[in-house]
Amino acid sequence: MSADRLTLAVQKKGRLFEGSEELLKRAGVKLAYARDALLRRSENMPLDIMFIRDDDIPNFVASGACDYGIVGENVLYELAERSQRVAGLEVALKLGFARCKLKLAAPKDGPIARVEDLAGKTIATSYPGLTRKFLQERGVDAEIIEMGGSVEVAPRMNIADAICDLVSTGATLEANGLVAFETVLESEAVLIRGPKAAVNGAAETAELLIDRFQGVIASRQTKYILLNAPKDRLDEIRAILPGSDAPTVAQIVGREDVVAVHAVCTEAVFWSTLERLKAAGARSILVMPIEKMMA
Ligand SMILES: Nc1ncnc2c1ncn2[C@@H]1O[C@H](COP(=O)(O)OP(=O)(O)OP(=O)(O)O)[C@@H](O)[C@H]1O
Ligand SMILES: O=P(O)(O)OC[C@H]1O[C@H](OP(=O)(O)OP(=O)(O)O)[C@H](O)[C@@H]1O
Ligand SMILES: [Mg+2]
Repeated sequence: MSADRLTLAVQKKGRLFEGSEELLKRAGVKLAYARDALLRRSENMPLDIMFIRDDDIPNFVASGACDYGIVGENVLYELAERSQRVAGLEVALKLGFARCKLKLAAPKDGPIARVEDLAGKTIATSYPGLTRKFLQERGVDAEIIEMGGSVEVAPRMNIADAICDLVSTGATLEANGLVAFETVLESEAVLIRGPKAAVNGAAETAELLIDRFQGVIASRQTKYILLNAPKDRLDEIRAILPGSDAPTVAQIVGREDVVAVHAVCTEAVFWSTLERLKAAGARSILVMPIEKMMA
């Protein structure tokens, strides 16, 4: 791989792909068309994207085959349990998508309801390293049964007494009659940096890309709010606006009693926020997404 081009490993398809693709697109990266290619070049940056399975991403980055990678913390820390090189990888940025939790769960109304109840039992998981470490820390001795997927069926099939698997909405657990009782790890997608990335000729590209990623992440829940407010209730209305410290307040032509308020809100703006603003006298409330941000 050319030393002055940056290489980034991304999941080829699956739950990380969509978020990674959206992040790159919003950061202004244009990829040359190449159907089913393992490696795609960017048209407008010295950047190559390598599309591989997510389990391979930490090793590709740790070995220097790629400078950076986008992977779930669950996979990163599981592989770190098995490899010193992966354990030494640096998390450059948390990316805020593919959020899920690694949880211990057992059949509803069964004998296992706490970590201590797992003593002498069997636990099915695709995360043996993280599960073992967690049990050791809690001083519980249980047998781990490694499975590649469909872990939730293990108790029903009498393969294991409990499971340790990823949970997002909880629908899969519920469909299999399982109840979670402990969180082993909270996970989201992260950008990992390899050992050679800093000395690579493309380190400048990496810096620019990380800056842009930060801008995309910051703009995700940041909104631009416009509203008209009665002058005498301005303080009350400002206090409701989530995470906005310096709104612009402007006169409205022909109206002495009302002002226009423009604010950048860095926290989520819910329907309930709008209802509170309306109750405080705000009118013509507009909430708009912010496409790009740079401090
Ligand atoms: N239900 C979920 N909700 C949100 N994020 C999830 C969920 N399940 C998994 N993830 C995250 O997405 C990552 C990729 O999940 P996916 O199911 O696509 O992996 P995979 O089947 O191992 O893919 P691959 O073929 O690349 O090995 C997981 O490692 C985790 O970080
Ligand atoms: O709490 P939920 O929202 O139901 O999500 C949890 C499920 O999602 C993941 O599997 P996925 O659907 O990616 O299938 P896989 O195990 O075949 O990768 C995970 O392994 C769980 O089984
Ligand atoms: Mg995988």
